[in-house]
Amino acid sequence: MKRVIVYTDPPLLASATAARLVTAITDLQATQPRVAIALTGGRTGTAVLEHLRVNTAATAIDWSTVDVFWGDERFLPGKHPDRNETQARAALLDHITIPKANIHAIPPSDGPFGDDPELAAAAYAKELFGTTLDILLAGVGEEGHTLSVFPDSPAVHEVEATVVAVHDCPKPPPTRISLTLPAAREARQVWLLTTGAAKAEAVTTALSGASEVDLPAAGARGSELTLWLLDKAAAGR
Ligand SMILES: O=C1O[C@H](COP(=O)(O)O)[C@@H](O)[C@H](O)[C@H]1O
Repeated sequence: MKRVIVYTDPPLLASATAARLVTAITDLQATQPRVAIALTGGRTGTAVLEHLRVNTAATAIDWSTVDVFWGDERFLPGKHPDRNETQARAALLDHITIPKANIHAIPPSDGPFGDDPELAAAAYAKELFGTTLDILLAGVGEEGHTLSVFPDSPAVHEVEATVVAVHDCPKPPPTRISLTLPAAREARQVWLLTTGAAKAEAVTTALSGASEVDLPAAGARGSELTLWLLDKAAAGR
């Protein structure tokens, strides 16, 4: 099932998505022992986490049974301010009571696998192995990328690996680690979040049946639900 939900502006989208996450996670916790979510970076994804931090209903989430993954990461040293992990920690994860072992960060370029993104990607594939993501949050770029899968790049043609190293990205930094689209489609729910008029062309093209090679966001679907969460400007076309 695919649904498109349009909010007036980015702050409303961020607060409503945080509230939606609270409901989704607590509903899942009522029926299953653990919940696995994957975070996204970028302005919209980080704003959602900031809203989750201050949402009083979020105190109902039992973080001890939530596993936190990422859909993609900028391959930079640990604690680098541009890492999606660093931003998610500052926005939310450093402010909640969650066991360290529940946070499954994508290895940094100065981590145990060194400055080798292929090794880091293989390690993350192992980390993810056996987990079905309940909710995968993903952003959308102006040129239609989602996760760190860019149009007509090697990553968009990947059909076997669940996680790949991505080189020469048009958006900095040039080296990233990303889930592939087939891996994204294993998630139960995929929530695509984006705001702003600059994203409107990509959104309308993705929703009009574009090929995922040309517009990777068109290929990010959940096995149960795909939610496009937009502001008016991103939905403007
Ligand atoms: O670089 C990235 O950007 C996208 C979208 O970011 P936004 O600022 O346009 O919302 C994000 O989804 C991705 O995780 C991140 O690595």
